Amino acid sequence: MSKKLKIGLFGFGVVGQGLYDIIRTKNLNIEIVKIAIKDPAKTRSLPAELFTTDRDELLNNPEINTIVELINDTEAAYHIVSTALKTGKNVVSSSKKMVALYLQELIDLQHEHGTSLLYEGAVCGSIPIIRNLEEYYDNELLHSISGIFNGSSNYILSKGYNDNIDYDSALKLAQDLGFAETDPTMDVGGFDAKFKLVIAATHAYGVIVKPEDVLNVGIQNLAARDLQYAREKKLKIKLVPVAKKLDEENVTMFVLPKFVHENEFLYNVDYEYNCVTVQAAFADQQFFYGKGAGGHPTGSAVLSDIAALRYDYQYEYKKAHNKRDLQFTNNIELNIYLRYEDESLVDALEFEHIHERFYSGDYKFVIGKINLQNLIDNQHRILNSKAFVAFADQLTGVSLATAAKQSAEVF
Ligand SMILES: NC(=O)C1=CN([C@@H]2O[C@H](COP(=O)(O)OP(=O)(O)OC[C@H]3O[C@@H](n4cnc5c(N)ncnc54)[C@H](OP(=O)(O)O)[C@@H]3O)[C@@H](O)[C@H]2O)C=CC1
Ligand SMILES: N[C@@H](CC=O)C(=O)O
Repeated sequence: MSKKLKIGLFGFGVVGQGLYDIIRTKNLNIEIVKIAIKDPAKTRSLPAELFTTDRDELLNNPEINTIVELINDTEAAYHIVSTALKTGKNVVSSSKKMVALYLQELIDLQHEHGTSLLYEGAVCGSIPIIRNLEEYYDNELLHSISGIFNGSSNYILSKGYNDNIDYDSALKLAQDLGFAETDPTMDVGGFDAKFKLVIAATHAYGVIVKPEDVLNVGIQNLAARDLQYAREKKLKIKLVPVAKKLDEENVTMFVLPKFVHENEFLYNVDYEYNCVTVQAAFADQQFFYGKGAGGHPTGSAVLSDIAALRYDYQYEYKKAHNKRDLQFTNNIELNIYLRYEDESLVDALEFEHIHERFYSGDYKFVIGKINLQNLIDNQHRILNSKAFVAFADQLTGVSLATAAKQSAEVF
């Protein structure tokens, strides 16, 4: 028998309103008791008495047994979620940055207080990946997970490639459609995809990694020359997060633009759609596809978590608990494409092997093998010098390998 959920909802923006639209079409055993928002002056589509700016009206209300946190303020979200978990309320959150930054603390709080925090809507919008990684792939050996985890950057790339819309106009459209973060640097800089990757990797591998330790290179410096080069090679450029198990001890993760071949699933994932490609030992390659941003797609994932709480569902974090000595490493070699202006950047990156170099007027690029740590050490310099970096396995035919040993697996 499912229990009645009495919900305190934080946030009535794109996702909050999307969730509300879906809930009102259903006859579920749930009731929204109160909605906390930030700006009391905004016009709302619901009666004023439903809203408050006082978070304690929800957190201290004994009638409310479930908090749904859908706000755009990371520190406030952490305060709300941790307070709720400590005081016996179960929580659903869509705040990926908050979850990724505070994951270990949030896991500890759930165990200490016997409460549950679910966050399917925080990772790839409508795609049900967290519960699948947690439950379905419980005993499967996962070689890698990758895909497209950010709708806004994919929307910008697709608008540029398919519709010839320039970067700034496409970003404005993504913002108007409610896909982009309040600070869109989170989207185009690869931060948002990284937060989602860190969360997904916890459920895939049991490693809990601090986001600041993971490389994220975004699409801010993508130029017409890079797109033209991709077209000439019959490739697309996508922003791709990767988590890969290298051997029995090491997992690596990074977010980089990537040249994508038409035989890869993600080649045809366009606009705000996301995908997750799972490479598993026995199931082989599997592909999840769906809308990664927007009020209704994300609201549907949030509602699925709310429904799961009616049966007291909890993530068990089984892989984190049975940790098989897996650790996170940036000590890998990978092949990149670097378009640059400043020669000294190429020297600083200390390429281990150069496959190809090209100079013509103001277009200069190098394709070669580099240690991921060198890329991390020069991340700001790359961004500030307007250079563009992309993962170039499709240009070199060489897949990801450890610094120590070559791996033949393609992810
Ligand atoms: N948009 C999307 O497609 C997706 C977003 N997310 C995540 O979901 C969260 C919400 O995103 P989104 O709906 O787009 O954001 P919006 O900017 O559309 O809405 C944010 C909401 O949070 C409220 N709010 C902000 N601070 C507080 C606070 N301290 N207390 C109470 N309410 C507060 C705002 O109040 P007010 O209305 O008064 O301004 C607003 O209603 C973010 O963490 C985002 O990263 C996740 C998946 C997809
Ligand atoms: N800004 C995010 C929203 C969903 O998580 C995105 O564009 O994917």
